[in-house]
Amino acid sequence: MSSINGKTIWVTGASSGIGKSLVITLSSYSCNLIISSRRKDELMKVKELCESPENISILPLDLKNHEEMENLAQKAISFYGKVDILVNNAGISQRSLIKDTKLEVYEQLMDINYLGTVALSKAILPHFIANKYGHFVTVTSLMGKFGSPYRSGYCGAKHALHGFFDVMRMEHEKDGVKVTMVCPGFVQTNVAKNALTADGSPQKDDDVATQNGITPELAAKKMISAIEKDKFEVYVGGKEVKGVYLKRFFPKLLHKMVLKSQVR
Ligand SMILES: NC(=O)c1ccc[n+]([C@@H]2O[C@H](COP(=O)([O-])OP(=O)(O)OC[C@H]3O[C@@H](n4cnc5c(N)ncnc54)[C@H](O)[C@@H]3O)[C@@H](O)[C@H]2O)c1
Repeated sequence: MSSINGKTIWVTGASSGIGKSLVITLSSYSCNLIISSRRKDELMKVKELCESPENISILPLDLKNHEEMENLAQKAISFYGKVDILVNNAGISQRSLIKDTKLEVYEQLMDINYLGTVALSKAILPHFIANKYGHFVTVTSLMGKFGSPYRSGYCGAKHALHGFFDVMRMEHEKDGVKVTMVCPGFVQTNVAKNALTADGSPQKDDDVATQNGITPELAAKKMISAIEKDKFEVYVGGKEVKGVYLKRFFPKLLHKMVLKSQVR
């Protein structure tokens, strides 16, 4: 029997891509789901696609609004009396060179990807501690493990999440709190289209590498398997995941390979 059964799982970024596939896949388990992102109408469409819509509650949130996270956490708990797993999946990417990128774009990437995730996680933490159980599942990226041009602010924010959640795991393991970091490579979603460019406007076009990535359905399955196994960290993608090991053992080789690959 899966450890997912009986759990209440709160998924952010549930309106599209990886989050949407995760919610649809999880809805075939015997669990309650709370689904969040900015647009309620998009979340309602996702709910309609799910196997057990009666077990799904919608809770719109914008990760930019850090001060709202405590109220939102209380609302999330009120739906089913508890939250067992928070999947911090919502995020936004970047496609612009450092020399061209406005500081405001870095602020936005940190506000959403890092501080928004930290604010939401801190808001649910007292509940996890009180319940002596809670699982943070945070979606970063392979860009949280090594860098690639055009993604300086995104890499910074995703690397920062690894630092924060390493400490979360150490400080709260004694309280029954678990942490799983999910690092996708290329997954076929709108992430490149939504990525911020030098002036903060979305790129709108897709990247070839993203188009050729794994499906969000496969990414969702691998995430669920990692959650069930209480993994500390999982790499989800194609051959690009080898970059993590190259970074550790042959950093100069990885540097040359990333530059040669000219991935945008
Ligand atoms: N697709 C990839 O190739 C890839 C690779 C590495 C990491 N990731 C990560 O996976 C996660 C999901 O991205 P995706 O690929 O499904 O892209 P996506 O653009 O399809 O989905 C992103 C989700 O985050 C939500 N979101 C964005 N800004 C938000 C905000 N301010 N407040 C609340 N929600 C917000 C969006 O509404 C959407 O639901 C992100 O954290 C992303 O960085 C994706």
